[in-house]
Amino acid sequence: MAMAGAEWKSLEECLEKHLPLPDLQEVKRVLYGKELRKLDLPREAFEAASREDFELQGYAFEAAEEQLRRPRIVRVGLVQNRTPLPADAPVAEQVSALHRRIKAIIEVAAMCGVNIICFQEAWTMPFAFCTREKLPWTEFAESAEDGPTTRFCQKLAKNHDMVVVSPILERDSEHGDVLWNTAVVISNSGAVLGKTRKNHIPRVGDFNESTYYMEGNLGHPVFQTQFGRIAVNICYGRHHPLNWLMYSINGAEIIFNPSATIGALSESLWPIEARNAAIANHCFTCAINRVGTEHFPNEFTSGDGKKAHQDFGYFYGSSYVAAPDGSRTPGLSRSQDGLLVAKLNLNLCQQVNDVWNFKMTGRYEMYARELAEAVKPNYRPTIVKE
Ligand SMILES: NC(=O)NCCC(=O)O
Repeated sequence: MAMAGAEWKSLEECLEKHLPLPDLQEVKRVLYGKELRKLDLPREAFEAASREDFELQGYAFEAAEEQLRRPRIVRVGLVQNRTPLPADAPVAEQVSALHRRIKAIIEVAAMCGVNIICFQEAWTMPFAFCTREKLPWTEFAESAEDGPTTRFCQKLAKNHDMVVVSPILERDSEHGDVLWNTAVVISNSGAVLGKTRKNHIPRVGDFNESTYYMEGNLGHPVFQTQFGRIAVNICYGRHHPLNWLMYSINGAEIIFNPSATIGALSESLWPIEARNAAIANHCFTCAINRVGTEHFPNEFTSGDGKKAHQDFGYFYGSSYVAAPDGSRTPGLSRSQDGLLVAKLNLNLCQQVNDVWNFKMTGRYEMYARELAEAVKPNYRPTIVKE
């Protein structure tokens, strides 16, 4: 089936162009849930975004007023971007160009009052894991604790009083130089709060990531920040409902999902999965995808008998935020770098929990018991036969 590239800007633009207003309102109600207010972001922020050639959108999720709790307001920023230099440019130049790009975007995020910002998966590099080649791609790996990218993000975090979630390719020199797909969480004080690793590694299509790193070994940590409790479910983890669940069980109020995924594989799943996780877990979710087509110097095959090629396919952007009540922002564009700012009231998590009670009705003990049996080698599925 044909798949649109950059020329098809977004589902939202298409609906707005073609639907008469009354139909558009109903379609939006069904597809996006409760209508969100557009955020009144500063004019200078829009000017800077336009000068730097990226899209800026802002939305507010409201919650009911409560008598005993004050609103718990936090602004999150989601960043999606192309790789500015070609994949065959020198490694250090590619990393510097990405640092410069993110610095320009985070400055606009600061103007918009963003408290927590998250970048896309493996943001300091092209998503080269399709190639199965080691060099030069493993050279992009850095220490999560004190690598150049973490030091760069620490400065940004401190300067802008912003929590920074920085997904990188990690080299852990304390443990045999092993590589991981990691997100570093940097506090707004500038200190490294901790790190979390991708728990589920894809073995689908050209996503040959298992050539480079193993499934994460850090479980489901949740980070207490000044602005709320956050977790990071990296890319392919979004297909695993139990992965979302465990972050939620550990108390996450916002779960970021930095991703790298292509239209031919996942575009129809994209609007559903993170949004469903927000609903099922009474939390906010933030789905982020990179943009564009990245060309690699050498051809590789997909093991499907088709011709060798030099790119992964089209990364379709479309980053969005979903709320526990099922409402969601429109997506950023499929074709342009962008910053999505969302103002959240974290009180909404408990309010929706009290209405729908998924935590109360969850039957976790029964699942835990049954799963503990199901993973045993001698397990026989419970099938009742005549
Ligand atoms: N980066 C990554 O895990 N991609 C896998 C494909 C997908 O999850 O859509």
